Amino acid sequence: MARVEALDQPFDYIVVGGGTAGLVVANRLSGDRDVRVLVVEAGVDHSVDPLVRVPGLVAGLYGKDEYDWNFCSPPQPTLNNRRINQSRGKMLGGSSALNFMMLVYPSKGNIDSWAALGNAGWDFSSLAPYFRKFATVHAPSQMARDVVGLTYHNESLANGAGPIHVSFSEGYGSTNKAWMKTFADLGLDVSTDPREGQALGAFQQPASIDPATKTRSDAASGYYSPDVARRTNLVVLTEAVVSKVIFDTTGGSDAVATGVEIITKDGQKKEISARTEVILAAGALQTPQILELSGVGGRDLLEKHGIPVVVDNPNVGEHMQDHPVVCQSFEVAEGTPSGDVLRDPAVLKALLDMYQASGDGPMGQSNISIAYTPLVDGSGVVSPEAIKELLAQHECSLTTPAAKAVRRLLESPDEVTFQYLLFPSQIHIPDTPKSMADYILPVLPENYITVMTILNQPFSRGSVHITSGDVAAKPVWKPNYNAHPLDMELLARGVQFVERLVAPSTPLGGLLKAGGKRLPEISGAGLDEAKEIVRRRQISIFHVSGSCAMLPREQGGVVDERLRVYGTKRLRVVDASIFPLEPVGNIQSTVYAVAERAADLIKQDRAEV
Ligand SMILES: Cc1cc2nc3c(=O)[nH]c(=O)nc-3n(C[C@H](O)[C@H](O)[C@H](O)COP(=O)(O)OP(=O)(O)OC[C@H]3O[C@@H](n4cnc5c(N)ncnc54)[C@H](O)[C@@H]3O)c2cc1C
Repeated sequence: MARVEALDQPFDYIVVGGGTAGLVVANRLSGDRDVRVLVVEAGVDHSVDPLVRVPGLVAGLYGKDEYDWNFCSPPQPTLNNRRINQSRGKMLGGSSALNFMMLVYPSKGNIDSWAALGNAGWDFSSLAPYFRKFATVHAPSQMARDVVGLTYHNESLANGAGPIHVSFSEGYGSTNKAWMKTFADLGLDVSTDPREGQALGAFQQPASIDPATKTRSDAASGYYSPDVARRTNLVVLTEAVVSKVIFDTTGGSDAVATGVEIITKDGQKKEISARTEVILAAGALQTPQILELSGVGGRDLLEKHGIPVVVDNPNVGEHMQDHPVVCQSFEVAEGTPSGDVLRDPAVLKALLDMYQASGDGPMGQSNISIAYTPLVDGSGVVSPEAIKELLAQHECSLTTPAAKAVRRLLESPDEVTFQYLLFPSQIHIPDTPKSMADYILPVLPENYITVMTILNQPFSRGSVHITSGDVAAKPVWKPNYNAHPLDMELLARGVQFVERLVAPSTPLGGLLKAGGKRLPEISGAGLDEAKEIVRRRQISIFHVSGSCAMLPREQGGVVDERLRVYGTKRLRVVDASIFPLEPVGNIQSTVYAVAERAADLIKQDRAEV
């Protein structure tokens, strides 16, 4: 890793944050040996650390200061005033180095609405090549096909040769098989590859795991491989925090970004200049923080913290979105596999020994299964008339362009409203979690699986803002879950549908213990009970986005369709902050695709200068 002294030569580009998006951009820009690129990353390089590399050890990363920024929300009024944890990767590779590795693709209508919201060129077909570019997708084995089907897997789409390895597990078991059959029996059966942008039903998504080594494939291992690290025109400085962007405000109406101020591990402050651009990639909670600390944000807030106003744009840090997830755990019958067995140190040791000896076993795999559905409730798919009736009750609050876009998706019979996940162990939800680990470590003696209900496109919007002019003070993330009452209505209907999935007559229900325990203990068959389940059991699935949205400025935008920050020159944002609408499903694929496209936009603009 670079030393501070290596920073005295001028750089063309400074990338702020060596996370998921930041390393993609740094890699692609430094592919041109005449371009000097600096990455400044607050965290450490943990790229050979077993806790990061071994997929099954992920729980060991959460809440530890050297890996995780570990945000926590204020009490959420619609969730019984519980606080919600928001883990964020603090290391090279960012959140891709501590995520759950699910590799899921968004739907066509969802990405097309990005373009419809005023972002020319950001439709599904324009982004499709970038969804291929970042990944090398390995074909599923016959063993995987025998258990979970995968008849829809389209080999012709696996033509990318990208740095991120994407593979299917060899350890799918009876619960994954039952999951597929349960949805198929309810008429929700996938026939086309979800990567084509249209899939309703249960399917088996791959994971960002390298099948050759059975290790996590993240932005650090993929985009900052030893070959890339040897590039002399790429400097990566870790354990240094960017405290602000430096602007020249002496010219015309736009402030020109000329570099950044950093604070090194030993507290040294240093200014580094960028001849061409500064690219903010510090993630959806910290990119807005850096903008505000630099004087780009709402005037009142900046003045309150004594920060000179460079661009008055109160949209910075607003428009924040996240996927709410409701977690219901069900005790399994004897013989049904559950990750809860890992509570036994002897089992954990045996599995680690197996992994070390041969790479086999659950330590090198991700066995979560997924389903996409339209709006469903306890009776199955909700009819178009019933959807209209529900929306009509909230008509007066569906007036913004974003709300109208979400409404269109809800009303479309081909689009996704819910994502369901089959998670292999129990989820515990304390009122004030100390970290993400509190959610996933087994505390109860029985063995469980968890069905997760995720609302793909919430109407509610949250925010993230500084509370101090000091970069060391974490900004405050206010998700405002269910602030829009429709979200609670929708989530509760999604929870009602879970009763269909776990009924004793279904293949999945047949693997649960008859009369066994459930968390929470109440059934979600009735709408009121389902709402109570949301209040007790909704958390975040860690997909914060949209806090520096790519939208027309008068509609809440912070960046334009080339990701340039309004009111500035030579400053862009490239990370999940720019999403105008939350993608369907888990979002790392969209972060990679957006960053790949951003690198092309930056290169085009450079060529035109
Ligand atoms: C626990 C968890 C599980 C998840 N599971 C999945 C999953 O299974 N599948 C999926 O698709 N998605 C998943 N996600 C979401 C996905 O990983 C993230 O949305 C994505 O990685 C975010 O990428 P990013 O580039 O926007 O930010 P990040 O990858 O978080 O990068 C931001 C980087 O900026 C650095 N930084 C911040 N502030 C500063 C500063 N001032 N100076 C210098 N550096 C700074 C950070 O340390 C970090 O390295 C998960 C996320 C989490 C947290």
